[in-house]
Amino acid sequence: MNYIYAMHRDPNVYENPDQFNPDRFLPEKFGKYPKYNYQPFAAGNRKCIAYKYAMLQMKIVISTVLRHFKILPSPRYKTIDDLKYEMRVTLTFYNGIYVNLESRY
Ligand code: HEM
Repeated sequence: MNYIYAMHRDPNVYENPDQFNPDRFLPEKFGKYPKYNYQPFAAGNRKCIAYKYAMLQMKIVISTVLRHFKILPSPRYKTIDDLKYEMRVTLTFYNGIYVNLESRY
């Protein structure tokens, strides 16, 4: 199995890999990365069988939540370094992750 965490933080491929930068997924940028350097669902014959389902489900959940709530940072975390995570097959947060929700209505 590939070490996905290291692959996704390779500074030879991704500029400032630890920075949260959704723009790196814009089509004009994303197409320029080497084909197998982005593998959230692994790759090849043993790739996640549910990747399309997972992507669809995430879009539905996120768009449903965002229609009803603003997601705000929790005061529990002073800086992003207070969020402790570990790499299993995918990234996992110790003790979950807290946010504040503000109703849009
Ligand atoms: C964001 C959600 C998900 C991520 C990031 C993810 C990621 C992965 C990864 C990285 C692998 C390869 C593991 C390895 O090489 O040992 C994998 C395999 C697998 N995933 Fe997912 N997965 C997700 C959701 C799901 C869901 C929702 C299902 C089922 C409903 C699922 C079913 C499977 C199965 C059965 C395999 C094994 C495939 C095989 O070995 O041939 N995954 N997944």
